[in-house]
Amino acid sequence: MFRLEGVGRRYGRGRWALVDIDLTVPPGATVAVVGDNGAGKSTLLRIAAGVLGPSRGRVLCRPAPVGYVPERFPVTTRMSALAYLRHLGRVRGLGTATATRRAEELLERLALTGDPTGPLNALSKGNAQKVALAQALLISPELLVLDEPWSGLDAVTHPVVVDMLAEVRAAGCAVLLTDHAAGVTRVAASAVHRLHRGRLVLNETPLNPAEPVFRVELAGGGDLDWLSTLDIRAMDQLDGHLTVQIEAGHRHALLQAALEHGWLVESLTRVGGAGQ
Ligand SMILES: Nc1ncnc2c1ncn2[C@@H]1O[C@H](COP(=O)(O)OP(=O)(O)OP(=O)(O)O)[C@@H](O)[C@H]1O
Repeated sequence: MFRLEGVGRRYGRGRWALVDIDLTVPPGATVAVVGDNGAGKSTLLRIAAGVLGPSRGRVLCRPAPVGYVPERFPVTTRMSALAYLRHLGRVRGLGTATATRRAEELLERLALTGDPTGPLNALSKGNAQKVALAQALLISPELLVLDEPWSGLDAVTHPVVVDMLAEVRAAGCAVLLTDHAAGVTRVAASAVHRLHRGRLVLNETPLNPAEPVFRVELAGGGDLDWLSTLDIRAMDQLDGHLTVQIEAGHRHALLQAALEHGWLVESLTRVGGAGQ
């Protein structure tokens, strides 16, 4: 399963942009990362997508193909949106006719309002973002990495992107995305992590305000792939202690799994949702 283990990243001799990141993105799951400006989100996503290497740690079992929507889509080319997508489609192994059809379908679905045959660098920010999304979805990705996918998009396109993400997920694609909390609440993320100054910490913002969220503190058990086994919202692991957030409906399954794997439940606290 795709995961980052002990990943750290430093640019030159500056401070560490990422410190000791452990993150798993199971197939068919959406994992979201939120955080303040400069927290390290884009760095984490670049490493996940494979466009940047880690300074420390390992990236394991990255599925292919990877679809990647970077934070800033390079729109320097004078090639048209259609020609650009057709070109990328061919690079990724599609025939010309299929690449053209796929590009047209995606641009239509994403409601590109600019001229698809005009120069890419003349498109508005939102339309350029639509081309960025289209290039990531030209061929069905096994891993989709999206850096603020809703950035600059008009409101009518938001639900289209949500639907597209649900479709790739249903096909077994692992989705890793970053956005501001409001964006993340649009997708049914199986886990939301907060990055703070390069470190992953727990995010206590309930995704579904109707459902209570519990924080469970556990200690000292055996190996268990918590994120893929259970419907966990967020988790944080430190020195044999594990803190997990889970919606009320899933807490009994979590306690059962904890028991079976020798984990001691230290506390169970309601932290959010339903009237809080
Ligand atoms: N190419 C680079 N060279 C040097 N430092 C960089 C580079 N890219 C990012 N950094 C630094 O790494 C840290 C994390 O940046 P990053 O862009 O990953 O954060 P972010 O959470 O995506 O921020 P934002 O929400 O503003 O996009 C910041 O201190 C940033 O200045």
